[in-house]
Amino acid sequence: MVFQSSLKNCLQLSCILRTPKAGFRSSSGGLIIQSVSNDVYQNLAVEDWIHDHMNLENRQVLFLWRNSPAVVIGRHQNPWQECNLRLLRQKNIKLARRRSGGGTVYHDLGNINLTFFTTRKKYERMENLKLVVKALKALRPQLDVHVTDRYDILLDRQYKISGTAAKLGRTTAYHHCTLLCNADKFVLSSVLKSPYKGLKSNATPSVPASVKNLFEEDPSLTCEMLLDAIAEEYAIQHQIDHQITLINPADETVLPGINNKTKELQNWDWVYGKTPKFSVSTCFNIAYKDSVIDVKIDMDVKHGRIEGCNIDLPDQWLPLALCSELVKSLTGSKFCPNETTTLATTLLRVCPQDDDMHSRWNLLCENMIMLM
Ligand SMILES: Nc1ncnc2c1ncn2[C@@H]1O[C@H](COP(=O)(O)OC(=O)CCCC[C@@H]2CCSS2)[C@@H](O)[C@H]1O
Repeated sequence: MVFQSSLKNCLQLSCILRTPKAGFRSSSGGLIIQSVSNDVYQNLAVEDWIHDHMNLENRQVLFLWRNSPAVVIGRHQNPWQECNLRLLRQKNIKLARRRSGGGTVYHDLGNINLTFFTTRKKYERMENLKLVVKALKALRPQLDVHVTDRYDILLDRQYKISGTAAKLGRTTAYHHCTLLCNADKFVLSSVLKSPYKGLKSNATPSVPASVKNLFEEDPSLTCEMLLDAIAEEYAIQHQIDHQITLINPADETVLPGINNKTKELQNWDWVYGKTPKFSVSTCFNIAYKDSVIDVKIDMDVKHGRIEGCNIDLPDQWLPLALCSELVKSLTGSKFCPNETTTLATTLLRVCPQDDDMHSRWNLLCENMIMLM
């Protein structure tokens, strides 16, 4: 039953989307769509698709979506500076770079995302956020929620429950925001901590805040209730049916070209390679046999690739020639543990057949990889 109605709605949407200038009078004013996917890349691709293909002149669109665990960085941010990439890999949490600016947020199924699409002229973040606040108040009048001048929504005057970002195109625009209902706050705070100390960059830094889930204020609230309340308020304000059209972001028949957009968003060159140039200066100790040596590393990273590298360690510990080989092959390679592991393994073959040397080499490379 649910499947049938969603399919029907998608076909209807397809018709609307494919005839962008047709101006369907029946649904002019607004359209509410919800993704059936929890994949962050697919959902960000839907945003791109609507932004690139839909005529928003006579119809504004509200897109509702939720993701399985993911960290979403802003367009001009540095993931090494914003989060703990090793923890992300360990916990299987995806990392995505969105097209809009602003800071880094954590998503899971306890977090709702709302995207308000309009023409560039009608783009109005404050109005959208007031709509969300109104929906929350309609659901639970006792909630103390308000919008700040930086477009966060705060609960009880101090806890952030929603963060905002936006993308302004030539003719169309979108404003998207999060809403924390019941996200894992422990994971949120642990993944949004960078282990780096000596990282220098001009990338946009995030603005950390104390966050709270709406569920903590009222345990009877669920994401579904919040989504419904927001859709209801949007429908009232746009004088449209309170009907949510389900959309499958993998369906090329409805959204032609969407899968390429998804792939682009998953690509290393987009997620990491778009990072503004940065440098890392750090040191670590290697304990080997009875001694501990100090290693100092300096690296310049451009487009996510090592542009310059200096490894400073005692001469007698590793032959200078070997160290230069490492520097040489690191230069131009991705600042990424997988690539460095491959490179270190390849280089090991040119290393003298000496167990002691191999152990030292492995220790140095392991520590270098840990930095990435
Ligand atoms: N899910 C979520 N919601 C609200 N606030 C969060 C969330 N995750 C983390 N944070 C807090 O916000 C700051 C970063 O705040 P900052 O103001 O720097 O950045 C933002 O708010 C960006 C919002 C982007 C919204 C998009 C909508 C769809 S895709 S992502 C972070 O350090 C945490 O303290």
